[in-house]
Amino acid sequence: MSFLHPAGPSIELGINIDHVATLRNARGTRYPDPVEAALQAEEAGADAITLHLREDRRHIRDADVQAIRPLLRTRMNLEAAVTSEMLDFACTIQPQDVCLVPEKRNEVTTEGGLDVVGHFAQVQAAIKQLQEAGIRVSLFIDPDAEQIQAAAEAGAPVIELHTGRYAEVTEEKELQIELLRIRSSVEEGIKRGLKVNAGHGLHYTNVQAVAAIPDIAELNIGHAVVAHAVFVGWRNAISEMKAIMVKARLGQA
Ligand SMILES: CC(=O)[C@@H](O)[C@H](O)COP(=O)(O)O
Ligand SMILES: NCC(=O)COP(=O)(O)O
Repeated sequence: MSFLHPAGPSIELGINIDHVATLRNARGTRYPDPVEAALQAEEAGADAITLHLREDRRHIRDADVQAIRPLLRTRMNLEAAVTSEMLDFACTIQPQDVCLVPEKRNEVTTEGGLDVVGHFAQVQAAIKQLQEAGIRVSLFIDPDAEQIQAAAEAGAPVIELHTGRYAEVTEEKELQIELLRIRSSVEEGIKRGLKVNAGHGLHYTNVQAVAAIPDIAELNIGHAVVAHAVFVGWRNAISEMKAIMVKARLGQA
């Protein structure tokens, strides 16, 4: 049985705090504190806190996840690779959402979506393990019809479309092609009864067109917000992003 999940006029913002931890780790200090960042983000209008516990622990660490989980008043969206270590950790932490992502040790950032088609049985088993622990599972995938179909068949109730390619292209024609890919992927996801989120590489001048797509439920944004906070402050950077998204969704961008 499938349920339709049209997001309607509202759109949520998941603030990714990974790069608050990147800054902390650069000097081995205790500041800036990801816990404080998460709590202030909620106060500034974030609807969820997203954090990616990478296998190499380059930014977020286990202790950050453990400290943040009981303090959140919104929800935690924990991004994790499909490994037994990460799945077991997630089951212990019990975030509201786990977003399964692909990981390459030497990548600068997440380069593409999870290949659900190619690793169907492994992803399906991961979804089952997390769901049995009461966790909602999202799959971070490319805006691609085959991957969306596989995500639905594997039992994921949520997908997050990787917007990295859209964020990277510079030519207007290519940009429109990428936007079209995202729009038709949103339709495909909704048709299959999925909640459709999106994220990666979104910033203050490219988020509008994505936020305007009516059925996207949530955008997860991190790097650009942390960067903007250097100039305007953390809370302002978050409320500014949220206001841009809401305006775009209401057709006022
Ligand atoms: C999966 C994803 O898109 C985000 O977690 C993003 O990757 C931020 O973390 P990195 O910059 O470490 O990739
Ligand atoms: N899943 C995407 C995310 O959490 C944020 O990515 P970015 O804005 O840091 O590129």
